Amino acid sequence: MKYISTRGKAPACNFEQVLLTGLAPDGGLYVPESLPRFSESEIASWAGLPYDQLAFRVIKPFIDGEIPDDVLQRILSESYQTFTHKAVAPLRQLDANEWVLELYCGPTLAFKDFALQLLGRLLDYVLTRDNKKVAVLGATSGDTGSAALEGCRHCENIDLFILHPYQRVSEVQRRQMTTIAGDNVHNIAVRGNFDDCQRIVKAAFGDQSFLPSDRQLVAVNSINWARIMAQIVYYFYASLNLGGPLRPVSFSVPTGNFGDIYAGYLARSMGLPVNQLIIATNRNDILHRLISDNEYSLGSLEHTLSPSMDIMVSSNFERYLFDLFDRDAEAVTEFVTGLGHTPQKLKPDQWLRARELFSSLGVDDDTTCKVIGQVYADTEFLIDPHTAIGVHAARVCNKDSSVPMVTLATAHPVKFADAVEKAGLQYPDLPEHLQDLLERDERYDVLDNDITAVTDFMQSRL
Ligand SMILES: N[C@@H](CCOP(=O)(O)O)C(=O)O
Repeated sequence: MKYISTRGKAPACNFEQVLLTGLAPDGGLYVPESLPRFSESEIASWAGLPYDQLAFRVIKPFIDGEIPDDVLQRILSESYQTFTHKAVAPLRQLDANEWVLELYCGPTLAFKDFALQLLGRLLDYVLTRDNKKVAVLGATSGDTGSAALEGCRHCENIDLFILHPYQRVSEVQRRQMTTIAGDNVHNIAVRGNFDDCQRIVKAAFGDQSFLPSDRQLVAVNSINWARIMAQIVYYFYASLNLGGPLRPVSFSVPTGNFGDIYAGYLARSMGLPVNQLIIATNRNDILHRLISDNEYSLGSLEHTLSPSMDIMVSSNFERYLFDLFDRDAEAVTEFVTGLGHTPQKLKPDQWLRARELFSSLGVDDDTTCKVIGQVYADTEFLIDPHTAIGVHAARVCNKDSSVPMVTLATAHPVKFADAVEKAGLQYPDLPEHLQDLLERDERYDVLDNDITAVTDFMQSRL
């Protein structure tokens, strides 16, 4: 399996090479040169498999023998043993034909654990085998940070640098990162927003001259292909548990960096019958504006009750555009780099194709809280604000009520006290392993929103 850049000017790579990087050297994102495609009967034969064994079947073609099968199976089994629910990704029914897929049973209570428990172990395996050290760099709007630290901190060959927007993540999210001790763990609060953090990360990948000569940067964000690969699996899992592949399923996906819904798009392209894919956003609704009005323009990034989705520039949208533009790397480059200067528009036929595939909705904070309250009143099930946005979008955008609709429940409500309290509900207890989180010592540095401030800091710590 070869991986190519969406910008078309970087050499093709194999799996281990894309695992050990982030952006391609031309600034693009890596995608498989061609996708594996599974037949209906092959998918049907996976019904009833435990999560890790299903993951092995879905992921194997992307790794293409570069990691021996027995090692991959062991790594997958260890990755999902850390989850507290035996089903790993349990489905919960909200209404007739309406479900949520609980993706927050991992150690940091968010869907990011699905990929980062695996990514940390894959990196550990490859780096230990090759006796190589790397610097992991990531940007977080709240959930990726702790999941990356949790997934990678035991790896002796990794130094971890995580940027979060200063005072723009929830208290629980911040503490989940800043209370992790370890000489190789470095939390940086950037005086800016998530887009600033992500811009700094991408700039650092573009010029790594600040690193010691024996180091390279590795991404833990979904710009790293391995993140996306791992997230494809739970679409198959949910569908199989609802009677797929003979029965198509629709998904509503709370969307920030577009990695999660892009994984759903890939699952569909690999043969999974997916009826609708719904992009559910908060007030930072650039993707919803594109789908509904063909207007792709930056607005000001607002702080909302769903901070993990406070993102304007959704990195992975570029991967989808690469397909939408029939793999024309020049057109992709023009479109995504143009966004910084002027609003962009899709050509009419491209817009039509995007709208046929995706529905979308932008949801404000008041509605988010109302939905948290409504779902609790109807089912006694407390959902987090991101999931509430997904549930609302699922209900508004549903085109066929006979098709099961699954909202991805991306995080545990305990991470978002403000939203739960504004919904008028009681804040739940922290789970046992985080019981004393609010008393633990925190450690982080606050830096200016400036690439040199960050790279100087990294240089001094490496
Ligand atoms: N929503 C994320 C932002 C980063 O997205 P990623 O999927 O690219 O890691 C977060 O919570 O940190």
